[in-house]
Amino acid sequence: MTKLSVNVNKIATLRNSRGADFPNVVKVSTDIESFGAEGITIHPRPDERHIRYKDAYDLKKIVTTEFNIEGNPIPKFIDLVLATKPTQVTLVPDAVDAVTSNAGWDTIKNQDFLKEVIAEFKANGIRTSVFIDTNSKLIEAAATTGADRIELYTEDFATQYAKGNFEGVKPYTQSAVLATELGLGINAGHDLSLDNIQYFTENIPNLLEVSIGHALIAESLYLGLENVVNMYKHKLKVGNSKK
Ligand SMILES: CC(=O)[C@@H](O)[C@H](O)COP(=O)(O)O
Ligand SMILES: NCC(=O)COP(=O)(O)O
Repeated sequence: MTKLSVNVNKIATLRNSRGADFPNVVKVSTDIESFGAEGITIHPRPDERHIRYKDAYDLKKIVTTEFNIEGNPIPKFIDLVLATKPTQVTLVPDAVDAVTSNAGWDTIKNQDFLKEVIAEFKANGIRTSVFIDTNSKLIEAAATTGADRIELYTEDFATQYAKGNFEGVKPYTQSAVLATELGLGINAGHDLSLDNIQYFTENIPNLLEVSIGHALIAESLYLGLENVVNMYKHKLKVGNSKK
């Protein structure tokens, strides 16, 4: 069964927008786990614009499911991961100024570097995953880095699916078949949503985990809005009736 790991970056974005501690990332993560999620994902970025490095330490203390930290393995990220020892580290080659992750690794060019950092994480008992595009040569090279898993970068699938091009899943199916042959576990993420997740899952063999943040939080707002607007209306009515 594919595990759902909820990315809580957007909870931190909302928190940071007011400078206080609401919503509280730890409390929300605990609740997300109690609602049934099988993992919590964070992607601290060097400018700490959403998740702060301190959040990683706070979450490590309370996450009881799988804790997945994603990011570019620059020295301070490596130190953070080694200090917090999450269940899994997902290596993502994102530029410091990237708005969001926008490419997978060139596992051929970065083979030696990846081998080195992956060996260090594995020696510390941390499962490793490499964020990657659907390119067979790059997936073959991911296998020789020593990584336990790959995370398929699903933005292109999501874009094609939204346009009604359901064939867009094919390279992902082929990549999953190849990764399985190579002994790699398969994760996936980026722009997965309530619209596309079922179709993606149906078409990807051996899909171990999806990490979902942006759409899941946006969908939660939409699906909760009616309820919350009515709760405010009710409070206003009761407050006025007590004057
Ligand atoms: C690795 C990946 O796919 C990203 O989606 C990411 O983890 C989300 O990062 P942001 O929340 O900073 O866009
Ligand atoms: N690894 C992908 C992730 O954690 C969340 O990506 P998104 O759902 O915010 O696009």
